[in-house]
Amino acid sequence: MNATFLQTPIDYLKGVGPNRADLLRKEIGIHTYQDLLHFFPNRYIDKTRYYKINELQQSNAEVQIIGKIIHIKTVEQKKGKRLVASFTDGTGTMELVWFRGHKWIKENLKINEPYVIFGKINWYNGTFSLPHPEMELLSEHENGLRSAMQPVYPSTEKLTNSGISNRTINKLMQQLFLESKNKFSETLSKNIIEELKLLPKNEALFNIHFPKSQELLVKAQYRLKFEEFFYIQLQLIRKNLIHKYKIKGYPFEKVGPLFNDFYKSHLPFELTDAQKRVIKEIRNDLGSNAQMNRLLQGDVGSGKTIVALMSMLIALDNGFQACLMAPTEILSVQHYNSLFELCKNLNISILLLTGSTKTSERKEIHEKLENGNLNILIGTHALIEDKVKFKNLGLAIIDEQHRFGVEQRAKMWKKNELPPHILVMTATPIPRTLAMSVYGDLDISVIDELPPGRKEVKTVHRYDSNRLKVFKFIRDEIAKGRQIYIVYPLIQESEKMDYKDLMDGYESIVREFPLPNYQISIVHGQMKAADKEYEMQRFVKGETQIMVATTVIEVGVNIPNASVMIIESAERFGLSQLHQLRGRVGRGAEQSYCILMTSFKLSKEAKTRLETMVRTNDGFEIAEVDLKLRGPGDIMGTQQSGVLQLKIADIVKDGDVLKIARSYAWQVLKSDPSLQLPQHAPIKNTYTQLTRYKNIWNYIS
Ligand SMILES: Nc1ncnc2c1ncn2[C@@H]1O[C@H](COP(=O)(O)OP(=O)(O)OP(=O)(O)O)[C@@H](O)[C@H]1O
Repeated sequence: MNATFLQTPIDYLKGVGPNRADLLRKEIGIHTYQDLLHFFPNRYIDKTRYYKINELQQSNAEVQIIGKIIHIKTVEQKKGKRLVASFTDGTGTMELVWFRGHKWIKENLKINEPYVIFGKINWYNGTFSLPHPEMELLSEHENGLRSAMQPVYPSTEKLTNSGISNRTINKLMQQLFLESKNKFSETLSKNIIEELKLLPKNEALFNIHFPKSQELLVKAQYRLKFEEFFYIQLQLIRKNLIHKYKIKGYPFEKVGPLFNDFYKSHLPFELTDAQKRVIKEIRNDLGSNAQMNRLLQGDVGSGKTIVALMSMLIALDNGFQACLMAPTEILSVQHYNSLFELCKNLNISILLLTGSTKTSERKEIHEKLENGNLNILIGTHALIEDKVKFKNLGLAIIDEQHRFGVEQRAKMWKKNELPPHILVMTATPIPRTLAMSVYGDLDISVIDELPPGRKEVKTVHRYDSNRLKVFKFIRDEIAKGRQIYIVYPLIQESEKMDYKDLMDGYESIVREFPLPNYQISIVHGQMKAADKEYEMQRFVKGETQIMVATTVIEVGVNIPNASVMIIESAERFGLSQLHQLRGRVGRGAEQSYCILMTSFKLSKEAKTRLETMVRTNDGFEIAEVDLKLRGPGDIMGTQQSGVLQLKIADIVKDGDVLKIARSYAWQVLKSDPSLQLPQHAPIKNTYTQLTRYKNIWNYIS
């Protein structure tokens, strides 16, 4: 089809007047023929069946009936006027009712002419009635382009009264297909269509709007979903390949004495297979000429720290420096301590830089960094300040990336002549399908195995009325020498109610667990950093047994002796947050517990969240449920990506199609990176269009 036809403004289509054109633009975003063509139905109704009035049985059924209007009257009521038509098909009589648009309807309805009516029936006042029916003269109905599966277009239901009914869209679509003669260009190459037995583009577009059968509808949907994913993946993979091709990195050719010595003599435990695999992936990246840009996903406690260290050792072995940046002071201190401990037998220098580093120490760090006497620097975003200059930074590791913006990641790049290799670590599992779409431009490594011997955190759900039993449990655990977290929701630090809940909770805990037998810490977002740190340290050192806190302790805190996590008002937390919080316990050898406290009032979704937490400890399974409950929109990082603009495919339900589309996109680009081969001409053409227009469906059919 030629481009000008599809880009014709919608005003020019027969049947679209200026008013309708305005509505189509404003309400549905249809500006051109192309927009209309790609306005896909969101469901289909089976219209093969015609009902008789004497067969009607229950309210809310969607029915289609052939009959005649025998009489129309206006009924005045307190609430307003109604227009009521008696409609009969010889087996009985029912009422058609309109609450608005009376004048137009009265003038246009034909008495005693056969109509096909469709809609949802009600049982009202001893008879069936059908408010605001869709209706069409039987003669027109028989002539129209129609199919058994009748499409229902999104958002037309609420627009019916303004003149854009589903039937209007259907008619306009018929007109569009008539004018186009259904000659839309093919957008996939022949071999893909043949191998996957896809419908050709023409047939897919026709059947999505006018399905000839259920089978063809499914095929049409599959073809268009495939295509949507295929082109998004093609874009992402291409970006990634161009990056690899263009952005040179320092090749770390050797694995030298530090890495080998550590691996042979100083590993505190045997690596899991997943850790080994991931280290190998990172080694391969570092050894190539391209800059590494890798995302390391690993569930809470899966052992990312040692992977980070071993990657840094490779940088050091090749004469480079490395750094690790974490989002909070607490976390960077923790990383520093564990890395320092792991490296104590290696001859390397490692220091910590945060907001609270003293000026004199800071000066020393700056000097050592610049003259190369410092090998590894750990810290908060103090690391990306311009003052911090490295002699030769070879690898930057960023922990918990969603707390840092893309810009901060980019700042790291500028610390050298060539950008350092970047490893981003996250403990928030992202479902594979989503990761493929959102982080398609990063390579992804996954630690999908926990270290051996790790006990699952036993998780239970308790109502507030069981609080006394929970208190007893806390006392018993403390008597065994364990420590307890009690977490309150504080989603917005400014929410006064939350703050009050936290303080009330704290006071009741203090009453229940009095001095001198019990010591309690409290940490929340409104405290000064130094006070927070002080309270945290008391808990770390075991001076306090209970830590009352808000979600500030959500990520990364590692206190192996803390074995009970109590989450108050658990129904108010999202699933991934609950999982992160639970990840704070179960880090030592003891059996750990997570108690989810709630009131009796629970929404269906909250129940699903709680049940999921009780059922499984697997972060990826939890992430899948979370994606199903919330959709991709709320999950970190998805806002800027193309996944939300999907018109027909569904990232949650169509994961299988996505995988196939991704593998085909790979195959095509591997064999033909710049899409020069003649068989890829339709793909090249479409790809060029879509990169120009930015939106996946704005390319030419
Ligand atoms: N292969 C292993 N065998 C035994 N223990 C391990 C292994 N790998 C890591 N550990 C231990 O497991 C604990 C968790 O590891 P680590 O702190 O690296 O997890 P993480 O992935 O950073 O988790 P989080 O994101 O929750 O901080 C540590 O105490 C670590 O020493």
